[in-house]
Amino acid sequence: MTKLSVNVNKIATLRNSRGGNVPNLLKVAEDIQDFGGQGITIHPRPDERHIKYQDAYDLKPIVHTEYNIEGNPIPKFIDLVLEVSPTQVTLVPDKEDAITSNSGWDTKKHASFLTEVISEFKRNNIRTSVFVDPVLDMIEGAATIGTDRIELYTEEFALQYEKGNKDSVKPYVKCAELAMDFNLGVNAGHDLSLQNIQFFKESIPGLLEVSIGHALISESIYLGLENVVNMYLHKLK
Ligand SMILES: CC(=O)[C@@H](O)[C@H](O)COP(=O)(O)O
Ligand SMILES: NCC(=O)COP(=O)(O)O
Repeated sequence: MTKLSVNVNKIATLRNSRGGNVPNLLKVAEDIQDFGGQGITIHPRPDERHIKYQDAYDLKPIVHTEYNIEGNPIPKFIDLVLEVSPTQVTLVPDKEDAITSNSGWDTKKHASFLTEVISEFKRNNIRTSVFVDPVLDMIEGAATIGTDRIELYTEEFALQYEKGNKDSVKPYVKCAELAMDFNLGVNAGHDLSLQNIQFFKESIPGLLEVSIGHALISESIYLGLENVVNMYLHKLK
């Protein structure tokens, strides 16, 4: 079964735009889980442009499904994750000024750093995932650093799928197959949407989790959050 983890960054973006607490991030996270969402994902960035570090603490008692915290493992992020102790941490090599995540790890070049960070999270019983481009060499590298899972970075697939290029899923299929050969769990995320999710899910073997935020929250403006969550769940069946 592929779990739907809803990234609520953009709820925090809207909340922060007025400086108050509307929409209430905690209530939205509760409701998403009541609607059937199987996880909540946040990506606290160093500039706290949307998710604030305090949100990560506040969400902990609210998230009774799977709690996934994504980010670049700078010391402040590592300390936050160890204190909050989510279900899963997803390591993303984002630069501080990146407008959004735009690349996966070079798991070979950064193998010793990633191995050290991953072992600390695993010692604290936090499942680990590493954000990677759909490149076989990077899956091979991921197999050497002790991570539980990889997260396939799906922006290029989404871009090409929108242009009608369904063959763009092929590198992801090959990477998922290789990851499974290495006993790595397979997650995926970034720019997945109602338009592309069913084809992606049906193409990828062993897909354990998709984390979806920007499109899902945008689609909810027109279709309603409960309806959209259930549309994704239906497409992920
Ligand atoms: C790693 C990933 O793809 C998501 O966490 C994405 O980075 C969302 O971040 P923003 O909501 O800041 O675009
Ligand atoms: N890991 C991907 C994620 O959490 C959400 O990415 P997006 O759907 O906001 O592009």
